[in-house]
Amino acid sequence: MVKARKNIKKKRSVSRKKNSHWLAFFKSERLHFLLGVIIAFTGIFIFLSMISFLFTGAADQSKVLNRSFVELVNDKNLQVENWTGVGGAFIAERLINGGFGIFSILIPFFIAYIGLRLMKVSNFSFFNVLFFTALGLIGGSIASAFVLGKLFPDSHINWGGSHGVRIEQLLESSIGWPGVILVILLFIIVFRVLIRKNSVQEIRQTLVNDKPKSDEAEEGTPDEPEINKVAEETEPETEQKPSFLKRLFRRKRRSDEDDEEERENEQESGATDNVTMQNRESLSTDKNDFEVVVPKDEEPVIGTPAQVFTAFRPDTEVVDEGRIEILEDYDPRKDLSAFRFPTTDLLKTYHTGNREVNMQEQNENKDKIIHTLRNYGIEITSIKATVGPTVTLYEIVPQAGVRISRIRNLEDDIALSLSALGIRIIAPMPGKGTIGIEVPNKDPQIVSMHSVISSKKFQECTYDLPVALGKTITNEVFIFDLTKMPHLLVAGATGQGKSVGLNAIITSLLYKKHPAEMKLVLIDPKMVEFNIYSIIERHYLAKLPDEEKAIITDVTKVTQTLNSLTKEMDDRYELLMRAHVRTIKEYNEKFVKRRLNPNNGHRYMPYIVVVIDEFGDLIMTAGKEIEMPIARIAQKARAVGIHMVIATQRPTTNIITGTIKANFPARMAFRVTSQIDSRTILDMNGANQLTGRGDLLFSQGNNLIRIQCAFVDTPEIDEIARYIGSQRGYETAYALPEVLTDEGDKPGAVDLNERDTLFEEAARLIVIHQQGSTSLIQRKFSIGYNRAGRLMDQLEAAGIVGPAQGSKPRDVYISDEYSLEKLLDSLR
Ligand SMILES: Nc1ncnc2c1ncn2[C@@H]1O[C@H](COP(=O)(O)OP(=O)(O)OP(=O)(O)O)[C@@H](O)[C@H]1O
Repeated sequence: MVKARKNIKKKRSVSRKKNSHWLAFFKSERLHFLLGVIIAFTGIFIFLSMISFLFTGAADQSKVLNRSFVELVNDKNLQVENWTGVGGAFIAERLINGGFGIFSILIPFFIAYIGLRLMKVSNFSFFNVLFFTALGLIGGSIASAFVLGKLFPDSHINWGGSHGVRIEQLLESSIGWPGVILVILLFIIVFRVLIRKNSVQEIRQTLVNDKPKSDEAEEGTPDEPEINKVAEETEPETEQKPSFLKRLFRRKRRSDEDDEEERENEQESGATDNVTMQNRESLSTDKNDFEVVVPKDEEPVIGTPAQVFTAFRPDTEVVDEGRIEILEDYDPRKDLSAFRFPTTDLLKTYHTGNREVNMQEQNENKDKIIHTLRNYGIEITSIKATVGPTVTLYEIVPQAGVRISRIRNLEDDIALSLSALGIRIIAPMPGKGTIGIEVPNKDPQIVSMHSVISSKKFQECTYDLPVALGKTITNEVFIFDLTKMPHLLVAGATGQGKSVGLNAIITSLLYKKHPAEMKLVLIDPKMVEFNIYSIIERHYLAKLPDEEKAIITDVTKVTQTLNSLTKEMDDRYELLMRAHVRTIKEYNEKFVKRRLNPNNGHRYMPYIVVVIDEFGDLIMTAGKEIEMPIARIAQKARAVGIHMVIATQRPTTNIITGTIKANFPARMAFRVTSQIDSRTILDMNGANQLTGRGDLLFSQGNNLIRIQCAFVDTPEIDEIARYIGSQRGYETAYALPEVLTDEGDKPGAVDLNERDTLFEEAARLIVIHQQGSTSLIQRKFSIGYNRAGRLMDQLEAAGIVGPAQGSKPRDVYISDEYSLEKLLDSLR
């Protein structure tokens, strides 16, 4: 019994083993390969039969027509002319005349493709090939029936095949011959647009310029002579994407075994005669997998920002003092409703037209990268180049099993072999599964401020404080919202583009923000950088009351200004708290909706952007006095709309201290001289490998992006400043709150003998309204904040109002006009 069971088990396991053998055989690569060969040969056979049909079809037609294949084969006396015998004559006749006409030639190609795919020598998408074959068969047969059928009606070839003729007749009877032409054109356009990435632009260009553009190179077949291939490589357009057929026959990179076979194929194709094995490998790898992408420049918006931005809401009625009359929303721009934003033509365009790509340079670099890696035993499976304005990014995919750290360690060797500065290796590229090698272009392009400001992306951007910094490596305009940073630390060795970068930030803001919505505090210990902006003082600048110049150059004034900014921050927080909101945005929205009473101290709050150049200098001279307010502002000011951009030449740890660093998550690093500096600013290497002249790394948290900073020159800024400065501005610069210091600012220090001419009227106003509000005085007498503030101090010194209480109105000590007149008499 037991023995019988054992026997059954044994039999079962034997049959299982046999089954698994069969299964393995059906799944085996060898079977697939052989099947592929058979199918590919079938395709070739059909192709030959069709070619032969073109010449011998006339003689064979009567013999094969209306007879089945079996009949034909059994007819011993039948003699056909077709090179591929009765079978070929039959198939060709059915496919061409009975099918899709001469476009049936696509069918053997499709069959051969299936064979190649099974053999794993083509990795082109099956559905793409099927789709394009079907499209070609349908469209081509209709077109040939219409054109060739009419031109050569007596031929033995049914040009459009039964399919083409029938559809063409149907179309012609229903939409006429012009309709048929349009349908054919439609097919051609659909085919072209689907098959080529850039065809939409090319068709547009053809329609606009009517410049004939040679497309021959694009349609190159694998049989083209080598010389044409070389020509293709030097033609940037053609390199952007390999042709359909090329990709169709592209080899699939597989296991080592397959690779070996592929190399042999390549050798046989004779593409690279007379080169060493090593070279041949590299070239073969490159030929198939080197894709050069030249991202297009972004579309500029037609029309200037002035046209885009100066649509204002209708005027609102003035609100009476003491009560809110809700009529229409408050318009912060109303005071300068005629203000016109600078136009883009004030900026220079540093280049016109499309960028030329030096394909020779690209190919050389690619070859050098491949060779260098190979010298260290690293093979790659593909390489792709993206050409940016100043840097080209080569993305490589190493063969399985290669350690990323090995490539990372070769940074210097690759730099040496390319004899270029500024090589950076990004291993791995975040989210891409490739390794990036950034190589500076020999002929870097200037990214003009004009190109970024006029880009659609910037023009249509709705950020609160939009900054168009430049262009990324993929030629995209890089824009960020300063309110989201919320502060920015800029570093870079001398002459690497910091000042240009700061000017690019300021210029972007000037192009997008109305003077009512944004104020700048410019701190410039070098005294020369920001002087150019002094002309826009009454529009955009903020300064301490009684200060003559709005551009702050003196270290003691810097401390005062920063303290004043912290006071402004506290005042704003107080207002936010009283308005029961959390951010400046919510606050301003509420104010605009007139849900906050200006008589209670509420006011529209513009964003304040503090730009400090040479922050290092300030820290060296004033130390903690500067660091403390900066740290306070950096920690807290985000919600109340105060944002800082600080720049330093010396990114050392005694300047960029832990406190500063912790509060400036967004960093912008131009080229620095050492790795240590790079680590201080970015917490990683990289900034020491930049090329200078506006080449920068932008980091926000873990994200590091290489950007070519937009270039804006002094004459351009001068033009913009003059354009703004020549327009009507506010009476004074935006006044920052006064900060009480030990001397001078106490009420006792106010000299009542030198009272303001408006003193008595202001006193009456305050007593009548019983409201010690500086903004009330400001509005009633249409005077600036400074003068109103001074008046208030004098009223305090005269005992009419109490001391300042943050942003709350002061207490009024005199309750009626009679008492006030008595007091005023005593002062006269
Ligand atoms: N984005 C840019 N594109 C092209 N060239 C630039 C760019 N930025 C700077 N340059 C070139 O570099 C020069 C120096 O730039 P910049 O004055 O901004 O340097 P810096 O870092 O501010 O130097 P310093 O700290 O000494 O003031 C410019 O005059 C200009 O020629």
